[in-house]
Amino acid sequence: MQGQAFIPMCPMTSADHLPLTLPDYHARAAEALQAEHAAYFLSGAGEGVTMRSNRRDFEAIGLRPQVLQDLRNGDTKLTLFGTQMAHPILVAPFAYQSLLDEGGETATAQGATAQEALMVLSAQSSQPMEEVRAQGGTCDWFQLYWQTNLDGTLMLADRAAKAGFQVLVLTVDAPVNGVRDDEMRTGFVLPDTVRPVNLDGLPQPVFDPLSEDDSFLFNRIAHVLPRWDDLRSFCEQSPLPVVVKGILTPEDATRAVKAGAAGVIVSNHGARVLDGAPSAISVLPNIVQALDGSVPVLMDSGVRRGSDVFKALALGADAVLVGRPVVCGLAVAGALGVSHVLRLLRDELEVTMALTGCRTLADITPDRVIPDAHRLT
Ligand SMILES: Cc1cc2nc3c(=O)[nH]c(=O)nc-3n(C[C@H](O)[C@H](O)[C@H](O)COP(=O)(O)O)c2cc1C
Ligand SMILES: CC(C)CC(=O)C(=O)O
Repeated sequence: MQGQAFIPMCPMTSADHLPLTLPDYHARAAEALQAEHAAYFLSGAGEGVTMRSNRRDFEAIGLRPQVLQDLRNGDTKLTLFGTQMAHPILVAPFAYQSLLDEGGETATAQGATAQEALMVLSAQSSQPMEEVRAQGGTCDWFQLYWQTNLDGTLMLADRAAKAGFQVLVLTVDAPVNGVRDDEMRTGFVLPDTVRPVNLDGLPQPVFDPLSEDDSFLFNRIAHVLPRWDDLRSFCEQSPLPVVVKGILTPEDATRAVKAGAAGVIVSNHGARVLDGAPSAISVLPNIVQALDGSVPVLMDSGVRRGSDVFKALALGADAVLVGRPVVCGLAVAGALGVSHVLRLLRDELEVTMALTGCRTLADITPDRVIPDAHRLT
């Protein structure tokens, strides 16, 4: 290995109690978590068809090496919504983090901050948003669902703005829960000690007593589910820019931007909602093309390696979010684990950039990847 310049490995990797790779974190978390918690955090909807596509479609994309490029003064910096970021890897919003580590969302925020990774806090967090913000650091975006009506949703948004969050993420892909076979098999329920504390005092959905046909599952709640006009009103009245999360088609992406979205997140919710939905990476290029640079496009679902981050950027994403890798880091080693998995992803991205001859993110262009590597010789 003499003479080989390698990205400096982070000092934490020498701590022998920590897993060495992301797959090892996943294996350790799966082993350590109670079966019903593993089902909630790690599995997906139905039989896992979309879960498998999320990985398979990343794996099918090849990388085109490029040698002898000038790699001096490289970096992974970018600016999103006016904020300078050290790299394009964000922590995805995920609920009930105190089930994984007693430090909960605060521990995740500490780990993310150590790696200069922007964190999106879920409204369904197990700790109050103000408490997580009070740590300082990089937990700057807040994710919420529609809260029964516009007033309830704005109440939550205003509170987040007051707490100092800078961007809101409105998730639109889960008006009802997905069918999650593994959760049903293991009987996952929240314990009394963990609950979505931020939602206290907000309007709760009232089942429609006038609904004529109760035999059809969502008839009784459809009147409190958001529609396009609601998104438009929310974007107009929101105190902060609204990024819409959970978009999988160019039509919906275009419509979201017309309704006032400041950005979109191409996502299938980590394969947790509609089993059979396409992988996010497979639909990304068409959405990027349809939006034509009008707003930032982020993506998540299935990112497991730094090379996946690279592939998503090459196909037009401005940044990516990671869910399960952070789940596993938190479950295995709290804040340190979160920081370590993010560091591993950063290192892998930097290595991939070096080996494909990309000095900065701007160099990661579509010609650096082979969309369907199996078909090319
Ligand atoms: C346990 C768990 C809980 C989640 N909770 C939320 C949530 O509260 N709000 C939301 O928008 N997305 C939620 N997500 C989806 C993530 O934000 C993200 O879209 C997904 O995890 C990305 O896929 P990945 O896990 O393959 O990286 C959750 C994901 C997991 C695994
Ligand atoms: C509390 C849930 C709605 C959080 C979520 O989005 C999920 O479990 O995927």
